Amino acid sequence: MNAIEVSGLRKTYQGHEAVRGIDLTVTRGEVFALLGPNGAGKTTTVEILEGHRRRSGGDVRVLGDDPGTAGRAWRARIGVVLQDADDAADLTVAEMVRHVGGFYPDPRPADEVIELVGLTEKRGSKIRQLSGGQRRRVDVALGIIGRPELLFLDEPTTGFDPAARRQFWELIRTLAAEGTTILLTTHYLEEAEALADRLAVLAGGRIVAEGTPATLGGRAQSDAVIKWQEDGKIRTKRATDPTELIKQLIDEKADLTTLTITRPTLEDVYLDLIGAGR
Ligand SMILES: Nc1ncnc2c1ncn2[C@@H]1O[C@H](COP(=O)(O)OP(=O)(O)OP(=O)(O)O)[C@@H](O)[C@H]1O
Repeated sequence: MNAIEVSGLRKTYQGHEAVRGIDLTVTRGEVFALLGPNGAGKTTTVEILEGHRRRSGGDVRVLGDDPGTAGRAWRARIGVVLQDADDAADLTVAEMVRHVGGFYPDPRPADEVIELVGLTEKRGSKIRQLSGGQRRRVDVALGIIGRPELLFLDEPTTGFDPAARRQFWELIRTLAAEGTTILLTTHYLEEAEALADRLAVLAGGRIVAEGTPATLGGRAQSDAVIKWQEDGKIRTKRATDPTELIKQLIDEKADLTTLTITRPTLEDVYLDLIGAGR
């Protein structure tokens, strides 16, 4: 069974069509990233899948149920990290994590979750005294405490420093290895590339491309740029398959110590797809 099945999803806000007929399938165990510019409809889509927002049309199945009508037992099987979670509570990190764990039938131990999100040193601190990035880690802790089968992460690493982001990526890989299905939205292309098995780009309420990080938007077929040095000068050539050129360079005994072969980054492909390309 698929974790998420969406067909013809629509959402209209007071006459404004924010989501215009989305079809989407996320298989169990997959890490799926939803990309797109501000206002593309990502949060709207995710909130409908979480059962936090009503849809205007289309069919949605999440873990086999319709999130618009699913009950508490279904809710206990999903984990949610909202974009604008307000957890400026007067509780400490440990109190908050334990408190929320109490809502689930089989929560992870609070200390284990606090360790997983890297907040052990702050476990006794009041949440409202934490930095923005540390609060975001509390949000992630609350999203995973119930051992969700499916985890929704809406821009989870906004405000994280680079080390915290890498640590978060490791956590996502650990959860994925345990079999958790993950749907994440992000504006960080390198995050999508590092984590996602598949991704979709949303623009103006429609999916404009879908694929793996390596193949999205024809990325794998695009020309490679080959650079090397010859007589102290940098030479540049383009080729779909660089094999022949490299063979030739080896035959010519060219100096290949500075050789690089690059293809467009995911960000290049993404910017082209949303019409903001170079
Ligand atoms: N509660 C609301 N009422 C009216 N319009 C809304 C509401 N929520 C979102 N919208 C509109 O719907 C569109 C999609 O918004 P959404 O938040 O889903 O985009 P997003 O892709 O998540 O953007 P971001 O990257 O900025 O988070 C936007 O034009 C937004 O103004």
